[in-house]
Amino acid sequence: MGRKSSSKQNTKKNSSKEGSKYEQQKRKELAVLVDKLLKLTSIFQATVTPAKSWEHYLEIESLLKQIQNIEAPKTKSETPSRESNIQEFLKWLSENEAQYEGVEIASFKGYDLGLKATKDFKEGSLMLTIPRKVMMSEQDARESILGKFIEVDPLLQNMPNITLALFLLMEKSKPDSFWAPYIAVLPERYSTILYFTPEELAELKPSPVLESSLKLYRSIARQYAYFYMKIHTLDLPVVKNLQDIFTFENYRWAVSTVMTRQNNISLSHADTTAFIPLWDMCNHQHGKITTDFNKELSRGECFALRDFAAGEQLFIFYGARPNSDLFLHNGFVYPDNQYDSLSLCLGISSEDPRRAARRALLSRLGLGGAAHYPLYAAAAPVSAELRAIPCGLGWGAAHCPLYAAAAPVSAELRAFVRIFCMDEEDLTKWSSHNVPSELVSSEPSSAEAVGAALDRKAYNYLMTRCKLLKTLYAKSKTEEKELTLHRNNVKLLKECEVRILDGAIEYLQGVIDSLPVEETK
Ligand SMILES: C[S@@+](CC[C@H](N)C(=O)[O-])C[C@H]1O[C@@H](n2cnc3c(N)ncnc32)[C@H](O)[C@@H]1O
Repeated sequence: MGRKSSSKQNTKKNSSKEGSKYEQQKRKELAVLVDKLLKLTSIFQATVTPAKSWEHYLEIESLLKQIQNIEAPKTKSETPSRESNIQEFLKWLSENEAQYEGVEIASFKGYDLGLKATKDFKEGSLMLTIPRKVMMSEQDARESILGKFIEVDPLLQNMPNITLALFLLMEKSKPDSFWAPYIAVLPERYSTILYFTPEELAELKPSPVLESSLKLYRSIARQYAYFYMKIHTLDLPVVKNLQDIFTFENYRWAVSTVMTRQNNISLSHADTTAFIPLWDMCNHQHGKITTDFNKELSRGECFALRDFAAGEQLFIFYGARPNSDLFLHNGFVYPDNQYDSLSLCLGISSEDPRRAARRALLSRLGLGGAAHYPLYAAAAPVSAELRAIPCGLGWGAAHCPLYAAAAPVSAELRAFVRIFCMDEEDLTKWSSHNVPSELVSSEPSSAEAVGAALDRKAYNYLMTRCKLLKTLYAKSKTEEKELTLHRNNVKLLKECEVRILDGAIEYLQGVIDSLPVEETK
C-alpha cells in the first residue's frame, strides 16, 4: 500500500513537474513568436504595393495562427448562451434604476439580438434611460487598478478605446465584477474583419476596403504583440492579473466589442468612451440621432427616431457613415445607405513632368497629403462634420446639420481631376491664384472660370476610371459558394460600391453632355 501510494505521489510530482516544464516551454515558444510578430508589424511601410501588403498580412496571419494554437485552452469550457443571461441582466438594470418600460430584448434574423417594442412608441418619446453608474467607461478604467498601467503606458494614455478593451477583459475575468450581468449578454464572437479568414478577406478585391482591412488587422496584431510584451515584463500587480487572460483570441474579442459598441459621452467635467448597457442592444436603421447624455440626471436618454408599433424592432441611427466604415468598424453593411461613399485611390505619377506644379496646387487646397478621394452615393446628404463622427453609435450628435450634396463627385475629387488634367497653360494660370477655390466648386460661375475644355478632359478622365473600376468588380465575382455572414457582408459592400460607380457614371455623362462644345480647346 505504502509503496503504491508513494509511487502514486511520485507520478503526480513528475507529471506536475512535466506540466510546469511544458508550460515553460509554451511560454518560451510564445515569446519567440510574439517577438517576431512585433518586428513584423513594425517594419511595414504605407507605400508598398497591394501585393506586398497582402503578403505581409499573410505572414502576420500565419504567426497569429501559431500563437492562437499555443494559447488555446486544451479544454473548452461550456459557457451559457447570452440569451440565457438576459433575465439576470434585466434584473441588474432595474436594480440600478435603468428604465425600459415597453422594451424587451429579442432575437431578430440577420441582427442577432435587438430591442423589441412591447407597446407603441410615438416619434420623439422617451424609450430608455440608462444611468451613468451602469455604463462601463474609460474613466472607470482609470480609477481601477488598471490606472497604474495607464500611468506608465503612452499607448493607453492616448487611446481610450484600447484602455476600454483591456478594462473589459479584466472585468470579464472577475466573477464578482459589477458589470458581470452586462458582460454575460455580450456576443461571443463578431463579424469584424478580425474574425475573417484570408479567403474571406481576399473576396474584398478590388474594394478599397481591402487595404483598410489589412491596415486594421496589422494594427491590432501589433497592439496585441506590444501589450503581450508589456504584460510579461512590467512589474505591476495589474499586469500579473492580465497575464493569464491576455491572449490574441481574447484581445480580438475585446477590441471588436469596443469597435461595435463603444460610445463617446459628455460627462459634466469631460468626455469619455463608454459601453452603454441595453441601449447598445439597439440595431441601426436610417434616421436621425436621438440619444444623448443628460448631465443633470446623469443618465443616457434614448428617444424614438420614428413611430414604433408594439411588436416592432426598435432601431437607432448610428450616424451618417459610409458602408466601408460600417463594414470595418461595425461588422455589417447597410444596403440602403444614403451616406455611402467609395474612396478612389488617386495620385500624381512620379514620372509626370508637371508633378511639382500639380502637387503645389493640390497643397494650396489642403489636398497635399490626400491619396483617397470620395465618390458619393447618388444623393449623399451629409456635412463634413457629421461624416467625422468616430466609431461610436451616434451618441449626442443631434445638432450636426445635414445638407444635400448635389453630386456624387466630392469637392476634393473634382479639384483633383481638374488639376490632374491641366496642361502647362492651365497650370501657370491657376498657380497664380493664392487659393484656387474655384477648382473645388461645381457652381456655374466656377465651371466658367475653369473652362469647358478642362472640365471635359477632367470628367472624361474620371468617367474612364469609374468604368475601369467597374470592370474590375465584374471580374472579381467569385463562384457561388455558401454565403456565410462574412461573405455576405463582402458581397453587399461590393454591390453598394458598384452602385456608387453606376451613379457616378450616369452623373458624369450628364455633366459632359451639358458642357458647351464651342469652348473646347
Ligand atoms: C451595438 S450592437 C447591436 C446589438 C447586436 N445586434 C447584438 O446582438 O448585441 C451592433 C451590432 O449589431 C449588428 N447590427 C446593427 N445594426 C445592424 C443592421 N442594420 N444590419 C445588420 N446588423 C446590424 C452588427 O453586428 C453590429 O456590430
